[in-house]
Amino acid sequence: MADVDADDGCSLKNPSRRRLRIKPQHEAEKHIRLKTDKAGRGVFALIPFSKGDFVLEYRGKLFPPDSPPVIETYSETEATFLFDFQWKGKSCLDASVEDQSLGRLVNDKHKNPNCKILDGMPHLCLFAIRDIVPGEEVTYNYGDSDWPWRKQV
Ligand SMILES: C[S@@+](CC[C@H](N)C(=O)[O-])C[C@H]1O[C@@H](n2cnc3c(N)ncnc32)[C@H](O)[C@@H]1O
Repeated sequence: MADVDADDGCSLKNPSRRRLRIKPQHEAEKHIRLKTDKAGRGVFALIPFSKGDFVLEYRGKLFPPDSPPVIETYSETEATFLFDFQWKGKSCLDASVEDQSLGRLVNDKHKNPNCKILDGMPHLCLFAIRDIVPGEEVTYNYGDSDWPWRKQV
């Protein structure tokens, strides 16, 4: 159940820190207006990782350059799981199927992510680019596209 503030959206819980809480209804209206989703699920470290460690594989169905996926057959949400990368030219990995793997659930962090995806082979693997402590969200930079959530203040 959502936590609803009775005031105008600002709650002063601690005199030294003012936390702005957006009312759930206002937040819903914002996502409707911007046609965006909340981050949804994410992946959080249970164990520490050191810089350079292998963290996860972004698993899915491989589409080599000569047989790319037909983008029109994907919903908008499914299409966000298509990952173009370099292997024998421009290949694509389709992770749109819910298969219980974690790599497909890692969220984008444009600035200061803690992982990087290395390509150049028919598998996409996330490696830590700095130390990661337990409880920290695992993230990588999705690339330079104009992702809608990056526009949000
Ligand atoms: C590959 S999925 C990542 C897993 C996704 N969070 C989920 O629950 O299925 C990509 C989608 O996650 C969401 N997402 C990823 N990074 C985000 C971020 N930094 N802020 C908000 N949404 C994000 C967007 O909806 C995006 O289309």
